[in-house]
This record gives sequence, structure tokens and C-alpha cells, in this order.
Amino acid sequence: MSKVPLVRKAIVGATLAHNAPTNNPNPLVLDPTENQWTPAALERAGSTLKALNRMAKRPPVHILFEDVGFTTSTHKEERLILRNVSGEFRSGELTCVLGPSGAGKSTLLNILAGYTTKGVSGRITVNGHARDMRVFKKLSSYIMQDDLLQPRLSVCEAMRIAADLKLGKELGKAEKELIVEEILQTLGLWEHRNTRSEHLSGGQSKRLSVALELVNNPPIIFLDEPTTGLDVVSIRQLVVLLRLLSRQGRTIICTIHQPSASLFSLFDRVYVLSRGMCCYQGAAPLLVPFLTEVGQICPSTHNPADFVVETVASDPEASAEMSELCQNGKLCRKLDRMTLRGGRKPVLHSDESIQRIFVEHIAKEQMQKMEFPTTFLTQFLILTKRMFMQSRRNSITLWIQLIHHVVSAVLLGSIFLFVGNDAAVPIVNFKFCISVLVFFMYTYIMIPVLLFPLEVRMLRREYFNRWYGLKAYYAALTFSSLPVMVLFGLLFLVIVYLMSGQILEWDRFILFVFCAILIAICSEGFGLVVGSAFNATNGSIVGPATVSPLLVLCCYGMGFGPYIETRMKILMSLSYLRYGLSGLSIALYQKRTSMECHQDFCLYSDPKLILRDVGRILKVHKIELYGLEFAKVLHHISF
Ligand SMILES: Nc1ncnc2c1ncn2[C@@H]1O[C@H](COP(=O)(O)OP(=O)(O)OP(=O)(O)O)[C@@H](O)[C@H]1O
Repeated sequence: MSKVPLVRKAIVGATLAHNAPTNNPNPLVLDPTENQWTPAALERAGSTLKALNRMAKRPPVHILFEDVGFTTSTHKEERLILRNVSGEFRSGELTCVLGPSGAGKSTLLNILAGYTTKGVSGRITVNGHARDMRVFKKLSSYIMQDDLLQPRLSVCEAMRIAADLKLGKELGKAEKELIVEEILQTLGLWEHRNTRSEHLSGGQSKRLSVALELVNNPPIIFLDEPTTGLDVVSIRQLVVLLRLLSRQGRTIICTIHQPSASLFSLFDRVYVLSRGMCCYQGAAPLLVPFLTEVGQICPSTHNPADFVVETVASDPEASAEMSELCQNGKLCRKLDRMTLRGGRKPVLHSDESIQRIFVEHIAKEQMQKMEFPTTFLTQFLILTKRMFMQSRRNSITLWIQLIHHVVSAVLLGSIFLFVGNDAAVPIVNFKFCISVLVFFMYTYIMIPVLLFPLEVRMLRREYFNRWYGLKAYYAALTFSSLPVMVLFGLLFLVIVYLMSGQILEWDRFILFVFCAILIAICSEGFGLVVGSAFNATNGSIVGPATVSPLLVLCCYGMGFGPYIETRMKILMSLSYLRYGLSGLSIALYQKRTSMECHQDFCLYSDPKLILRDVGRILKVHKIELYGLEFAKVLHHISF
């Protein structure tokens, strides 16, 4: 019998037993007729995630913030986005941050999660200690509104990679498998485990985002607008799931646009923001009595969430009064006893026990001294494997690249047909070198300029949630692009080298290929810099616009090489392309016999003269060394 069915049986036995009478295979999908969070549903869901909680133990987290302000400044004005708001989010509770559009909900979440740090004032404490971002980032997960999933990976593959990166050596392979399966079962994704992420529905994608972040069992999870774009059923499933996660001792904070009345009742705590001020903080059932205190009577037929948002948005006076009454978040309306309708009680810890567990956890973290759960080498290997898998499955892109290389090679070869050994047209052969340079430059700059901005959005989530370091990511990215670059580049170069009739000597050809690949690697590094700083639209303007002057500088001096002015030489030394062009022309002309002359007189029969006159002066070995060093430096900078 295979291991997986055994594991599955062990984990979900109880769940399936519960589901049998209702014939409901997914513990979180409530019956269509079941419009409430019933004891049965809670019991079904509560029987899951046991392995995760047992194996990846984490301390509960209370987060307290006092007088948090956020100001943005432009050259024209300073804008106060958050006005000294206070509040507290506790473990075992599901909190909803409500407010009209532009109230500052995402800003508050960004600040609490540590995503925004500049321009922030106030105090944030975690379990009574000042927030230490190094520890806090390992304990928290932030699921952003526009989170993208890694394409071309199945649900199971994505989860396994997340487990390898986030759990490291903390757990063995079998335990990770168990956790992955348990989470997928709980989130109702097990039956879609072999579906690629790009084929998942909106609700399933959101659940996968949550599943990926759950792998290391973070005790605090922030979600920005997790329900955007989902239908009513998916929204309900997701909120029910979040409630289950909070019931197991986690602190879950999410912003939600207009929850329905039944959905609103699933939240333990509500935090209302308006114009950067806190207008209410406390238990969801106490919101309506609070509104009554400020003269805003919510009709019994009205959804309290809609009512409060409408009130604070349309009535600034009421909003100010509410803010004053709750002291901008300092006062929290609490239920005497946290009661759940028919469900299990949340795991609530005493403040003293939380303090003790947390201090122990910090001591353990400080002993480990590791910023990420895995070493650089492990991150590099896992990421390289993931990138190889993705590029292998992206067959259309590979075909396009292959056709691009072959067609361009045949075109270039036809233009420069058999010019390689003809002393009558030496400058034409030099132009051949420039054409090869331009091909590698544009091809390998434009790929990252167009594709990397999308990748950056995925990278942002994974890096922020401490999956891996940037060095490991860029090393894996460069390494994983090498095979395609070398293979297709070689194909291109074989075609153009033969068609243009260059001298057939192995060492010459190898040096020519080596220089061309170095140009490609440097150009890719340049493209990554542009792609990480600009979106695809701006990048496709900035990329070529930046590289064009470098191209001009690299070709300067053609025909009057020995007379290039010193200031121009200095400027030219800034262009990595110049070193590339020197390398290519040296590969073709250095130490070779005189070129064939089919006319009475050929000025450039001696290849040394060509090198001199096109500005590739004869200090050949020095140029080569500088070129390689500069290429290395440029590539490092791009890291
Ligand atoms: N970095 C920034 N620079 C300038 N203005 C900002 C910045 N960040 C946020 N704002 C402004 O702060 C206000 C609050 O933005 P925020 O995204 O937090 O609102 P929100 O409540 O999440 O709105 P929505 O529900 O529409 O997403 C908005 O007016 C926004 O324009």
C-alpha cells in the first residue's frame, strides 16, 4: 500500500467520519442549507491541522499598537494618513478591519505587518515586548491583496516547495508531507492537488495563498482584502476557514469590504477606521449598542457592517464622536465571556503563559541566529529546481526563443555571407561582430525587462514572508537561465559563424562564444535591474533608452582608433558593450594569418591593422582582462 493513502487515512479519518452522514467531502464546505457556523461544522474542522500544530509549535502572539501615525510627504504637501490610532489584536481571535475606501485599512495592516516602516510613528509591542522585526517576521505571514501564485506548479508541488523553504530542517520529509496533506485537506484543496495554480478558480487560489503561508504554522496572519473577487460561497468558506485557524490560537487580522450580516457575525473583533481614525474597537456583537450610544440607531433589518461604514463615511461628526468615545482605539469593548454560537471555545492563553512561551521562543531564535529558515545553499538549490521546473513547462516560450535564435541567425548569416576571411571587406566583418553584440544585448535585456515586473510581485510576498534571501533568489535566477542561454546562444553562434565564413579554429570559436555569452549574462543583469525598478511599460522604454548610449560609446572610434580622445576613452570605458565588442573582434582577428585578398591591393590584409583602426588597440590581453573584470562587476552590481 502506498504511503500517501495511509497518511491520508490517519489524518482525515475523523473528518470523513463526520462528513459521511452529510455526504460532504470537504470539512469546510458547509451544506447549502446550512447558513450558520454550526457546532457540527466547527467540530469537523477542528479535527484537522493537528499534525501542523503538534510538529511546528509556535508561541501565541498578541499585538498591541499605541498612537500609531503615518505621514506621507511629497514636495508639495505632507499628508496624515493614520492619526495616532491605537488598538490590540489578540491570539485566538478573528479580527476584521472595516472602513470606507481610503480610510487607511491597508496602511494600518502594512504597518502592523512591518511592510511599511518609513514615516511611521507610535509604539508597536508583541506580547509586551517592543516588536523585533527579525523575530516578528518569522512569526507572521502577510497575504496581500494582489498576491500572485507561482505559475506552472501544481498545488502539491507549490506546497512542498513552501514546506522545504519554510520548515527547513525543522522537520523530516515524511512530516512535511503529512503537514502539506493536512493543510490541503483542511482547506478543501486536496482533490485539486494535481491542478496547476493558473487553472485554479479565484476562491481556490486565495485558499492556496493561505495554505502556502500556513505551512510553517505562523501564529499571526494578516490578510488584505482576501475576499476581493470571490463569490458569496467562496467568501463564506474563506472566512469560516480563517475563524477555524483563529480558534486554534492564531491571531488573524483581515480587511474586508462590506461583509454580509451573517459573515459579520463570524468575526470576534471589529476595528473600524475612518479618515485615519479609529471609530470602534471591540467585540462584533457590541458594535450596534456602541452606535446607539452616539445616536446612530442601526435598524434591526440592517447589516451592522454596512451601517457603520455608511455612517462614518457620510457623517464626519458622528465619526469624530465615535473616535472620541473609543479614545481612538485605546478603549476596547469586550464581551464579558467570549462566547461562540454552538462552537468550541477559542484557544485563549493567559498573558503570563504567553509571555513565558514567547520569551523562550525569542531565546531559541537568538541561539539559531539565522535570518531565514534554511541556508543560502538550500534556498539556492530549491529555487533553482523550482525555476527549472517552471521554464521546462513553459514550452511555448522556449519554442519562441528557439525560433527567434534560429531565424535571426539565418538572417544575420545571409547578410554577412562569407565575409569572415575577405580582406576587401574587413569593416563589414567588424559590423558582423557589432550585429552579434546587438543581438545578444537586446534579446537578453528585453526578456527580464518584460517578464521580471510580474515575477517581482511574487518575489515580494515570498521574500517579505521570509521564505528565502534575495541573494539566493538572484543566484538561482541567473543560474537557471544559463542552460537555455548557452544552448540557444550556441546554436545561434554556430549558424552565424559558419555562414559568415570565419576561420574554423576551435580556440577562436570558443573565445567568440565565451564573449557572446558574457554579453548575454551582463545584459540579463542589466535587464533585471530595469525590470525590478520599473513596470513592463516603463521598463520597455527605459531599458533600450539606457542601453543605446552604451551602444554608441562601444562603436565610437571606428576607422580612427588610434586617435580617440582621452575623455572619450574614459566615457567608452563605462560601456560594458565595448568590452564585449573588443572580445568578439579579438576572437576573430587576434593572431591570425593574413586575410585572403582577391583584389590588386587590400589595405586590411593584416588583421592587426583592422584591430588598430577600429579602436580595439593591440594591448589585447589587458583589454580582455578589463572586459572580464568589468563584466563580473556589472553582474555583481545587478545582484
Ligand atoms: N505611500 C502613500 N503615498 C501617498 N498616499 C498614500 C500612501 N499610502 C496610502 N496613501 C493614501 O492613504 C489613504 C488610505 O489608503 P489605504 O490604501 O490604506 O486605504 P484603504 O482603507 O485600504 O482603502 P481601500 O478599501 O479602497 O483599499 C488613501 O487616500 C491613499 O491614497
